[in-house]
Parts: sequence; C-alpha cells; structure tokens
Amino acid sequence: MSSSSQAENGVVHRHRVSPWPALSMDEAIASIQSAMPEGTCKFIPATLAKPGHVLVSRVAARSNVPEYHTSVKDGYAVIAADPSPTRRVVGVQVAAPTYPEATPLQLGECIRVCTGSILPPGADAVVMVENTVLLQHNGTEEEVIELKIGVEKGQDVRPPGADIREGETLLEAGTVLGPAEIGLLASNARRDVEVYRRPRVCVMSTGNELLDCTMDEQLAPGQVRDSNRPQLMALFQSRGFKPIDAGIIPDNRESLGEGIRMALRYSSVLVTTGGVSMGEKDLMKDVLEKDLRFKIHFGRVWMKPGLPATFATGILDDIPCAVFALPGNPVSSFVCAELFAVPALRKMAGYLKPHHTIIKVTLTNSLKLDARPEYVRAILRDPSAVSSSSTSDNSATVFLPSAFTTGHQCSSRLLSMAGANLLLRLPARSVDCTALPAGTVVDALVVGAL
Ligand SMILES: Nc1nc2c(c(=O)[nH]1)N[C@H]1C(S)=C(S)[C@@H](COP(=O)(O)OP(=O)(O)OC[C@H]3O[C@@H](n4cnc5c(N)ncnc54)[C@H](O)[C@@H]3O)O[C@H]1N2
Ligand code: MOO
Repeated sequence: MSSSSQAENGVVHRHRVSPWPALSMDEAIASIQSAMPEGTCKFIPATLAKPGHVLVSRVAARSNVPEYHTSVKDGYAVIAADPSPTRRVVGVQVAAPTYPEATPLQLGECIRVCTGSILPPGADAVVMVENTVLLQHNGTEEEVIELKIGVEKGQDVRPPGADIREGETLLEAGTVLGPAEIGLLASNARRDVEVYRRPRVCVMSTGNELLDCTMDEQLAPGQVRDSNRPQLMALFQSRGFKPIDAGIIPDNRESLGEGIRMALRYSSVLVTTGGVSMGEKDLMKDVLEKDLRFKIHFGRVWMKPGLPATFATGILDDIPCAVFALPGNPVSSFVCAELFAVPALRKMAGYLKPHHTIIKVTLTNSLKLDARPEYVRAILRDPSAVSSSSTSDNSATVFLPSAFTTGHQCSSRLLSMAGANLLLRLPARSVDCTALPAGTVVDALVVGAL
C-alpha cells in the first residue's frame, strides 16, 4: 500500500478522501502478527524470574520431590506391621537427616519425627502425636507411648517423587511465569532459566496543542493537557512491559522524523498518538512512509473508536522496528493500544496466546449500532450478578454476567474508559439490525481485573 504525500505542497493538495483502505479488525490483527519483529531471549538466574516472563523451553524436574521417604505429620515413625500397642521412643529425627546412620528401627520401637523429617530406616508409617498417649517419661524426654489407632503401611508418609518425579515436565515451553511457577523453579534447584525479554516500548505524544501534564499552568486557548502519554505508559506498565517516555513532539516533519528515530534507538517498538487523520497537520503517515521509508501495513481500520489507526514497520540502524501510530483522541488511543499494541508486545514477549480473553455477557441496556464494528467500554460490576438468557436450544438456560456500559461513548471522553474492565465487541449496523436490546448476549474482551 502507498499514498501520495498529503501536506507537502500546502493544504490545497491534501486528500479529500482517505487514500488508505479501511481494513477489517481481523485483517489488521493478522497483518500485525505477521510483520512484528521477533522477540529475543536471554538466560536469567531463576531468582530473577518475574511474573510475566515466558519460558523459551520446557523445564524438567532435576530431582524427585521429596528425595526420601518423608513424614507428613509431627508424631512418631513406626513399623506398621508391629503388633505392639505401645512403643519405646528410641530417638528423634527432625528435618535434617541425622538418623540414617543409626541402626534400623526394631519392633516395639518408634522415633519422634516432625513434618518433613526423613523417615528413619526400618520405619514405614507415621502416627501423628494426637493419636498417641504418653505412658512414660523422665521429666524431659518421652520414653514410652501408646498408639490409639491401628497403623497402615505408608500412612502419613510421602515416598520419593510423590510430589514431583525426576524428569517430569515442571513447566512447558511458553509458560507465563506467575508466583506458583517461580516457586516451582526455586523448589527444583534451577540456577538459570531461558526466558523471552519483556519488550520495551516507547510512548510518544504528537501535537502542537499539547501541554505536558506536569505543567501546572493554565491552558492557553486551544491547548490540551497531554493525557495519552501517561495513560499509555501506565497501560504498558500494567501489562508487564517496560514503557519509555519519548515526550511530546510538535506537528512538523523534521521534529516527527527526528523524534521517531531517537525513540527507536531505545526500543524497537514505538507507540505514537495523534496526527494520523485527515487534518493538515496530520503528518505521521507521510513521515513514516516518505521520510523514514517504513512500510505502512495499514492506515485505517474499520472500527470504532480508532478508524485512522496506523501500523508500520521498517529498519533503522539495521534493527527491525515497528510503529503503532494511533489516533490522538484519548479513548481511541487507549482502545487501539489495548487491541493492537498489547497483543503484539505479548507475542514478542513469547506469549502463545497473546490476545485478550473473550467472555459472553448480557447487555443491561439497549445499544445503538454504529456503521463500524464498535468496542464499547463496560464494567462487569459484580461477577456474581447474573441474568438469564436462552440459548438457541430453548430447553437450556444459561446464566451470564451482566455488563454495564460506561455512559456516553464519545472517543474524546476518557470517563468512558475509567473503571472499564470490558470492551464489548458490537457488530456493525446492518439494514436488519440497527440496535441491540437489553438482554442481548455479546462478546466482551476482558481488559481489566474482574
Ligand atoms: N475529516 C476527517 N476528520 C477526522 C476523521 C476522518 O476520518 N476524517 N477521523 C476522526 C477520527 S475517527 C479520529 S479518532 C480522529 C483522530 O485524529 P488524529 O489522530 O489525527 O488526532 P489529532 O487530530 O492529533 O487529535 C484528535 C483529538 O485528540 C486530542 N489529543 C491528541 N493528542 C492528545 C494527547 N496526547 N492527550 C490528550 N488529547 C490529545 C487532540 O487535541 C484532538 O482534540 O480524527 C477524526 N477526524
Ligand atoms: O475512530 Mo475515532 O476514534 O471514532 O474517534
């Protein structure tokens, strides 16, 4: 795809119809997934593995867990077949393996053990302390106990490999590490582990009208506080990526070209906002295509919000780079970053399933459909709140959570994003269907904690 220059010879020469065909969402996502630069990998000490790291290859257990027959309870190690109801306490075996050198346990004897103690030789069962009576002691040490219950061989004993067998798969390639997986690595004496690097992503706002949000001053007429940059930095941070602030760049070709080049030195992925539509200062597509010689894979997507969303790739300093040039409207930039950039970064980070979880929800109010498929912000206020709706099979009724939309869905109204944990995926309007009534079941992408 290519376009002729939009604003290089004065506003009279600008396009009056966008030269960019609007791709479907599916086409846009497929084009991103095939054109994104590959993720890179590294070995890290297992102790430095963080939630969100993805394993490059399968991790197998290096040893059995537990390695020995181990007590599951605090009590006494005994011989199960021993018919005697009383036992002489002939020693103690705490967690450290002090006993194995000793002579094997004999009939009529027991050894005091703790949870996790290695079973002494000869013992094959454990009786927990609650199931015994102390019959004799010397003032400090227990001497004879009585068992209140019968004993079965193997009772309250974990044999070697009961939890994990040597060689067994602990974690598959592509596993996204979380607390449990990090615990598993630690429990299995992993010194290092190969993971995908979590990608860095530069975030840049563009626009002459923008004022850095840290400036306390009054806005001059026409000025706008830059909310896109902090919002997208926070989005990427919250998704486990490393955002880098690439600042605010004014709307002129030289500054944009230089700003993009500079940002891409810090990261091979850049997300910009603003300057991608039909205005005379909307230079981003031109700068990417003509000045930086990037390939624009799409310059519009048939979706709402986010119609002018743009995706380009190119090579700078021999490094493959990708630019998501997103619309300036605050909601559009947020929704597009979530739908396009987050899955792309997840793929670079090694995720086998980079896309959002999709659930079925019922609408709590009727919604008018737009000419474009729309991503409506909504809140699953209380996952236990259910409404019934019938499936195509009338004999079955399913109960689904209800979605509450966040008010007016204008793409400049950031309040429509606040608190939203769902993006409802509404179809485009058709002749037969111009609105969805309350109670309709729709697909929703999960974008926040439920
Ligand atoms: N003639 C047409 N006009 C527009 C079309 C169209 O197809 N034809 N598309 C509309 C749609 S849809 C969108 S979305 C916007 C996107 O335009 P741009 O990406 O060029 O964005 P800007 O014009 O730079 O800004 C739009 C709006 O957002 C405010 N903004 C920009 N950056 C920030 C920021 N960092 N923080 C807060 N607010 C920001 C900016 O001030 C504008 O109000 O185009 C429509 N127009
Ligand atoms: O697509 Mo724009 O994001 O409708 O406002």
